[in-house]
Amino acid sequence: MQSTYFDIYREWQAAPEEFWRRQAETLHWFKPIEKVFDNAQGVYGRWFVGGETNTCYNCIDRHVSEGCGDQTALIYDSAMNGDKRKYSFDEMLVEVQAIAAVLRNHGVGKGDRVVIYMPMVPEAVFSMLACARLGAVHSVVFGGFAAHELAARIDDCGAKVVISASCGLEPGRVVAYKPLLDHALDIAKVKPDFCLILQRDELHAALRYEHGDVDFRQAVEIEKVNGTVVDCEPVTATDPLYVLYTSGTTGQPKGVIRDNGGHMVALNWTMKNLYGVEPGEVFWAASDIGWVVGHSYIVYGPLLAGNTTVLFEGKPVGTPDAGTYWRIVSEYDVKVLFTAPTAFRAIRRDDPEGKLVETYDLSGLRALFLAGERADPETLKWAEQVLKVPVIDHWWQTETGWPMVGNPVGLGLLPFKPGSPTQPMPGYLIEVLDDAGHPVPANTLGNIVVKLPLPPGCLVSFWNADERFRQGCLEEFPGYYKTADAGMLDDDGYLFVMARTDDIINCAGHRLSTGAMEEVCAMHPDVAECAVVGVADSLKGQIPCGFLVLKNNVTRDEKLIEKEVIDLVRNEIGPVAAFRTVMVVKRLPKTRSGKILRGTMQKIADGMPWKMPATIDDPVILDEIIEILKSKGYAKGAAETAA
Ligand SMILES: CCC(=O)SCCNC(=O)CCNC(=O)[C@H](O)C(C)(C)COP(=O)(O)OP(=O)(O)OC[C@H]1O[C@@H](n2cnc3c(N)ncnc32)[C@H](O)[C@@H]1OP(=O)(O)O
Repeated sequence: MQSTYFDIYREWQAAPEEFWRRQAETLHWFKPIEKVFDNAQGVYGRWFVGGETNTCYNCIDRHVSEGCGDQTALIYDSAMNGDKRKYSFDEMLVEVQAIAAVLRNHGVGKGDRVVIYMPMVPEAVFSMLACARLGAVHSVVFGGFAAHELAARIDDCGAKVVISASCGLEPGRVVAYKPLLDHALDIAKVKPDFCLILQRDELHAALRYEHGDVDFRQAVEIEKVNGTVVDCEPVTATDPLYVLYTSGTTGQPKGVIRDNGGHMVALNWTMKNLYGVEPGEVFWAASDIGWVVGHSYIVYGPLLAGNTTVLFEGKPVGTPDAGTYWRIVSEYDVKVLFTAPTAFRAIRRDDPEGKLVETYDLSGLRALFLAGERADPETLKWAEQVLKVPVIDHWWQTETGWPMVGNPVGLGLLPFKPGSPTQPMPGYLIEVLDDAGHPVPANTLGNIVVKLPLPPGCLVSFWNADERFRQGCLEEFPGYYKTADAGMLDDDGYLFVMARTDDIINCAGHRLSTGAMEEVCAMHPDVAECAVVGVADSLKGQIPCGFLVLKNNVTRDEKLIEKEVIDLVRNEIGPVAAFRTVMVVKRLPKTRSGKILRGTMQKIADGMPWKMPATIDDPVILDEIIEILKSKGYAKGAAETAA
């Protein structure tokens, strides 16, 4: 009889190391593991100590050596320019070795950091794998970030190389990447040795050969013609595979470190057990390689498990219509689709009755997984109605790298509860604690934490910042990892995730720091002080909303200043910040100790019930805020609900 979720979870709980040792045995190791978990190493311990492996080997060479070389590994489909390509594992091996050869020729080796700032093209995936092949550490930067954010990442990881492209393709515009990269390199303190630039047909970039630019295609083609072989470099399980930066509570992003061994073992487990896909089947994560979903479920997870992965360049709507996702699912016989709720809200807005769904054969699709932001029940219900497959919300973070809580298709679906991503996956013991660190009773709101040690595949630390990791994630609740999400567990152990406990907002599935936006707003010469809060948005879930207090002597047009601040955020952080709502106010509401009442402002803006904080310095300021919010279409009903 097949094991159920409860059997597997109990099995893990009874003998966690034995459980993970068995999972590790399904992958290839150059040197066996000496100790499954060593709590004396790293910040909270390390997995698979002494073992030597290579993630690229396990993603490609292993399948080739097992006779699956001609199976399709990657399907590329660009709804932006119509480009469609398929690569088998054999072909992928050629591409990856050629890029690895170019990197190696330029002195890149084990432990060197390579920043990848690329659009959704196969060469981006191959570049990630080429780094893994050499034991180099990649750091992918999302294309929607501007030069300043790119420079911060180049500096923080100490990049030896940047791999980029001439442009990205967004609806209605070609985004020139090269000027952004050049500007980033001009302001970065760290100067990489060279940049490998992929020229795309839509826009050719002017290469700065004197600064070490190398034409990607030309260099790679030479290695392909020469048939250069680059063997996989054995790395220890604990060596870093990648650094992925995520928003922190300040403008300085946190570099999440993922190791080689734990990462591949955990992701490989999820493909069959959680997502329910078998080797050879097509899995599509409609996200971007710049996010953790892209790392885990466009690149590494499916390839490790021998699935065919889909790399899609386009949007859920407008490229050309709300049927694009269904075209991809039917054209490539996608078995499981993973995307963010925002994508479905956009599709539903454009095709409310799901008419376009009916024009495609979606009979192969078995499940839809949603993550990245709260899945509102309305969207979930709609997706279920039109797709007629289970729609599964699941919950995880950039830090964890793979789902903490979900409903495991491969182990037999558990009953659904609306609003809950269901049960913890093996490896995660989830608890809810009050602010003093005591467990709260079932159905009581509190801080969601994970008992240490974190399972394989989770972050091992922040890049060059162990202390920041300890302080930010481990110190507040000793013995636990703090998720910074608030929620509750019900009597059946189902988790309900309600809100963030810090200043991170989730806009269209993108995790953004309002603190970072405030830092940029404050750079404007006319701004004395400011606050940015996330307000509810029917499409993107949340959008940032900025409140600006101008300096006393400023007489310039307020509208002009608002526009300048919007442009500043777009130029400093990038379009991904979706920073479009900003208002000049006379004063900001504060406590007597000077803390800005952001939470109260957010509740008022969203028209939620709110209470006058007992510690407020001047209650009249909230009336001023309500007035201006109302004039902009927010705070509907706010005054009526005031207590
Ligand atoms: C579970 C662990 C995690 O949470 S990992 C994170 C998971 N999140 C995701 O997968 C993200 C899901 N969201 C999306 O894929 C997109 O938001 C979707 C739904 C496709 C909508 O895209 P779009 O219409 O572009 O809206 P947006 O809010 O993402 O974009 C805002 C502005 O940024 C731009 N942008 C976006 N991507 C890029 C890019 N790669 N290069 C350059 N620019 C980019 C967009 O064009 C947009 O610009 P504009 O403001 O319209 O001028």
